[in-house]
Amino acid sequence: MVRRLEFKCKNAKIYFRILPLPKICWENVKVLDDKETIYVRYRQELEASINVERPSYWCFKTDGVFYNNTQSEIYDTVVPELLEHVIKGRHGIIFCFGQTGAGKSLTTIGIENSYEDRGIIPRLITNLFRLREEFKNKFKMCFKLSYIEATKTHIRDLLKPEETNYDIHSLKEVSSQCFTNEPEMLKAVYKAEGRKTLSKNTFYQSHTANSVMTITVISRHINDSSLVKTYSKIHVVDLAGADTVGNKPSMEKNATEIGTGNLAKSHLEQFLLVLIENIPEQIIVKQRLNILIHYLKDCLNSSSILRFIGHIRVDDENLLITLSMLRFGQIVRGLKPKKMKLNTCDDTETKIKYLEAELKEIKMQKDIDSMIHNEDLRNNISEDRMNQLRCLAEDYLQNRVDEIAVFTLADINTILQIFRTLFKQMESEKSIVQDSGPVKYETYSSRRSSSKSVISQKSSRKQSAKSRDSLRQSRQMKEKMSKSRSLTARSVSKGSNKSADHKAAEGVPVSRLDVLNNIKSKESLSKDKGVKRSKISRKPSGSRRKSSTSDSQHEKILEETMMLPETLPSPSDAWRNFIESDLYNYNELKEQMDEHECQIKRLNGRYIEEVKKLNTLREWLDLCRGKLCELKRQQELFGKIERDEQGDIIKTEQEIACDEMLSNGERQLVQQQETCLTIQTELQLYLQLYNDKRKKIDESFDAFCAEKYQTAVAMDNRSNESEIAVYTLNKGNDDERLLTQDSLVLVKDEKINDLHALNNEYEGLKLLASKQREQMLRQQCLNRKWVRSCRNETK
Ligand SMILES: Nc1ncnc2c1ncn2[C@@H]1O[C@H](COP(=O)(O)OP(=O)(O)OP(=O)(O)O)[C@@H](O)[C@H]1O
Repeated sequence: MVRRLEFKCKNAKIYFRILPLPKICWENVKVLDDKETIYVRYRQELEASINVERPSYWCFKTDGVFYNNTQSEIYDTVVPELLEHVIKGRHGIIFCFGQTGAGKSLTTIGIENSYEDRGIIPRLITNLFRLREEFKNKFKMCFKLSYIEATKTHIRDLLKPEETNYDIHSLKEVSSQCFTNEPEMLKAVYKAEGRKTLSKNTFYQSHTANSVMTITVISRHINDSSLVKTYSKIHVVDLAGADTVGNKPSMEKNATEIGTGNLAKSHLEQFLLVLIENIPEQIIVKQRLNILIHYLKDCLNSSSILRFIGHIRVDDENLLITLSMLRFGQIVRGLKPKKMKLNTCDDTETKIKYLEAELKEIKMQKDIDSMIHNEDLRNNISEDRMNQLRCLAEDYLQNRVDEIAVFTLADINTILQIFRTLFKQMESEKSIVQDSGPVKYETYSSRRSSSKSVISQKSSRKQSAKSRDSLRQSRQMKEKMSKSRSLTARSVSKGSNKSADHKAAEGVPVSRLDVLNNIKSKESLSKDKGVKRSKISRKPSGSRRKSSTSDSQHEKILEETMMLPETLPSPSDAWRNFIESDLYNYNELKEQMDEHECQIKRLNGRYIEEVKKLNTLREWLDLCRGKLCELKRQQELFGKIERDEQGDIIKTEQEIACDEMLSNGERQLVQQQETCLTIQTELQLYLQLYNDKRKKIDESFDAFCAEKYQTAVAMDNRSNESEIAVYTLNKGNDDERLLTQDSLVLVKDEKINDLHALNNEYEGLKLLASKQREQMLRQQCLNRKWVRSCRNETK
C-alpha cells in the first residue's frame, strides 16, 4: 500500500465526501487540515475495547475530502480539469460510489434538491454549452447524450420512454441523441432520471441499479486543415449503494438491491487491480464479467481521466464500510497513468465538403489565371452561352439593349468574333450590291413586302445610335482619304450633282440619284484605274441572268436602299401635298363626303325629332288606356255595368269615345314608327356612303405617300376636318343596332354624350397608336439609311 501511495497519480483522482450526520465520531476518523488525508482508527482496537496509550490509525491519502462543502465547490474541484481534457479528446469518467444513502445521487444529479444544490450532471451540461458558445469561432462542437441503467445482467436505455433492455452483446444499440441546446438536453436528462428504478421501501429516492449518463463530445477545429475531428466521452456513473446486509442505513433495501451495489463495487475494484497490474487477458475477462464495466470499457482505462468520489458515513456504526470505501480509493490511486492518447477520427463529411470548396476555388483561380494570360477560353463556353452571346450581340446592334454584360475574357472574345462575322457578312453583301447593276423600281406594295423580309434578314446588321456615330466619324475619315485619291474619278461624274459621299460629308441630304451616280462613278473609277478587287468580281451579264434567284434578291436589296426617302415628311406636310396635288380626285371625293355629311346631320336631327314625337304619342296612349281601365273598374265597383239581351256588357258613351281615341292613337303610333324606321334606314345609307368616301380618301393618301415618299405616313387626323364625321360614324353603328333589334328604342341625349366620351377615348388611343407607328417607321427609315450609308462607305 505504501508503495502505491508513493505513486503520484495524475489521470485518476479520488475524493471523499463525508455525509453530514448528527453523530460523527471524530475520535475515530480524523481529517487533516490539508483536506486530503483521512485517518481511521484500527477497528481491532475498537472491537477489543482495550485502552491503548497511543491509538493506531489507518492513513488514507486522497485528492480531496469534502465535508460540508457546497455542490458548486465539489463541481469546481472535480469537473473543470477533467472537462479540459475531454474537450481536447480524452475520455473521462466521474464515479460516484459509496454507502447506501450517503449522497451519491445528490452529488451526481441533485434532482430532489434546490437549484443551488443541483448536481454534477446539470452543471456539466451547462458548462459544455457555455464552452461551445465561447469557442464557437475556434471549434465546431456537437454533443450526444446517452443515459443507461445497469443491473447485473442488462443495460436499460433510459432515454427511451418504453423499457428497452440490452444484453452484453447488443450494447451498441443503446441510443445516443444529439442536442443543440442546453434546455433540451436537461429535459432529456431529467426525464431519464425519472425512469430510474427506485427502491420501494426507502424514505428517500434510493436507486437500486447503477446508472451512467454519457455525453459524447465531437469537436473539430474550424481552421484545422487536417480535417480531423476529435470525439470523447464523459461518463457520470452513479453506482448503486454498497453496504453490509443488516446494516442500519440499508435496512430498507432488500438483499438483491444491496447485492447489486456490492457486486458493482467489488467488480470495479477487481478490474482496477488488473488494470494496475496491466494484464490484458485479465482485463478482458473482467470486462466480460460485469456489464457496466463492459459498457465503459472504451473509457475505463489508465489513459482516461478518472475521477472517483467516494461517499462515506463516519459514525461508529458504519466504520467498517467506510474503511472499505477508503481502501477502494487507495486502489484507484494505484492506477499508473498512461501516455495521453487523443481519440480522433477523420471527418469524412467535412473533408468532402472542404475538398469540394477547394476544388471550386482552384477552378476559379485557374479561370482568372487564364484570363490574365489572355488565353482563349472559348472552348470552355457552352453552346447555350454562345447562343446567348450571339443574341446579345444582335440585340445590341439592333439597339434593343444598351450594353452587353460579359463576365470573362472568353465572352469578350466571342462577342468580338460575332461582330467580326457580321461585319464580314455585311462587306460581302456590299460587294454584291455594287455588282448588281442598274436599279429597277418596283411597285410600292411589292417593295413593302420585300423590305420587310430584308429588314428581318438583316436585322442583325443594324446598329445603335452610338455605334452609328462612331461609324460616321470613321466614314468621314475614309471619305477624306478617298477624296484625295479619286479626284479624277469625280471629274468624270460632272454636272451639278456632287458625289453622294461628298454630300454626305458636307451634311447635305443625299438623294437616291446621288447614291446611284456615286456607285456608278466608283465602278467606272475602278474600271479606269484597272483595279481588280480580289473578292468583288463583276459577273458577265449572261451569267447574271442565269443566277436569277440570288440576283433578284440583291436587286431587291439595292432597290430597297435606293428607294428610301431621304427625309420622312411630317404627316401634316404629306397631307397638304396630297390635297394640293389632287392626283386622286381628292376634292371631288371631299365634296361628296361633305354632301353626305350634310344629309347625315339633317337626317339625324329629323330622326331625333320623330323619336320624340313617338315618345309623346306612346305616353298619351298609355294615359288613355289607364283612363279607360279606371272607368271600367269604377263601373264594376258601383255595380253600374249594364248588359244586353245576349249578356254582353253595354259600353257607355264615354267608353266608346275612349276606345275610338285609343284605336286612332295606335294607328298614329304605327305610322310614327314607320317614319322613324324610314329615317333610320336613310341615315344608315348615308353613313355607309360617307364611310366609303372616307375610306377611299385614306387609300388615296396611302397610295400618294407610297408613290411620293416610298413609305407609309401615319396621318390619322386627315379626316378631322369634319368633326361630325366621327360622331355620325359611330352613331351610325349605334343606329344599326337599333334597326336590327327591330324595336324603337329611344336615342337619348345621355347616350349621345356617352358615345362622345367613348369616341374621344377611342380617338385618343388611335392618335397614340399612330404616333407610335410613325415613330417605328421613322426608325425603320433611319435604319435603312444607315444600311445605305454603309454601302456607300465601302465604295
Ligand atoms: N451532503 C448532504 N447533505 C445533506 N443531505 C444529504 C447529503 N447527502 C445526502 N443527503 C440526503 O440523504 C438522502 C440520501 O441521499 P442520496 O439519495 O443522494 O443517497 P444515495 O447514496 O444516492 O442513496 P442510494 O444509494 O440509496 O441511492 C437524501 O435525502 C439526500 O438529500
